[in-house]
Amino acid sequence: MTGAATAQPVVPEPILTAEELRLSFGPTRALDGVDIEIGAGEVVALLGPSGSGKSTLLHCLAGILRPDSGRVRYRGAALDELSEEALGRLRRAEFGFVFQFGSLVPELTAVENVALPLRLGGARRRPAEDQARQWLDRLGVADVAGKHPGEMSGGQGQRVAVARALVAGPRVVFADEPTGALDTFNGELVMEELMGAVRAEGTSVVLVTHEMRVAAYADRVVGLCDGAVLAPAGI
Ligand SMILES: Nc1ncnc2c1ncn2[C@@H]1O[C@H](COP(=O)(O)OP(=O)(O)OP(=O)(O)O)[C@@H](O)[C@H]1O
Repeated sequence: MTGAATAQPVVPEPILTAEELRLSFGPTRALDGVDIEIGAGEVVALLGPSGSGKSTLLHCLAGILRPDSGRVRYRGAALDELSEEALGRLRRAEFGFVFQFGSLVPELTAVENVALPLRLGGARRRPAEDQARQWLDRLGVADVAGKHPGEMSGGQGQRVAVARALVAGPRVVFADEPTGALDTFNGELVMEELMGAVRAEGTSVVLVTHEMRVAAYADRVVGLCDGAVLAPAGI
């Protein structure tokens, strides 16, 4: 024992790691040997031009796409060793998703949409909807609880989608161009609400964007080009 103070680790413990990911669609090499680590509670932006492989990488990290080679590990478990059923369970219980166009179910009201992940996890309707209302309130869209997606603005719909992504307490949120369909004002509102909620919950985020001002919300920006990670820019 030296009694010396131990330095705090700068990089949070990884929750999600990918090694040497490769994936082609026919002749198109979408991922060309990607290594990446996402820390627990860390917000990482994948930034790059159209076609650079951002969405493909997000889908591989979330276990939606299987890479041709390489491996994704979530809390140490290799996703390629899980059955489709186990992977589906993991996605429902541990991951949340926000996509560019909200992907809310048009036939359901906002509160029913937000309650859906809890209902799929086996929760009863009343407590699930009570919890959903709390999240709608937190995201500043309690007033649209009884409305269907077609009756909401784009910004309201995205905030409902953020509430749905967070309601079941995921450890990782995957957000693919979450503000891509919004104007600057509404885009910033959605990002502020998303970041406020994930910071409070200690949730990790993988955020796909091609906009610098959206990437600026992240703790770390990973640049992608032609399916490969760019070396970090110097100071
Ligand atoms: N399902 C698919 N079938 C065929 N090619 C695909 C498919 N998905 C992606 N690609 C191709 O793989 C490459 C990477 O696509 P990806 O969508 O990951 O890029 P991206 O950086 O997310 O682009 P964008 O910002 O336009 O969404 C592109 O050349 C794209 O055309």
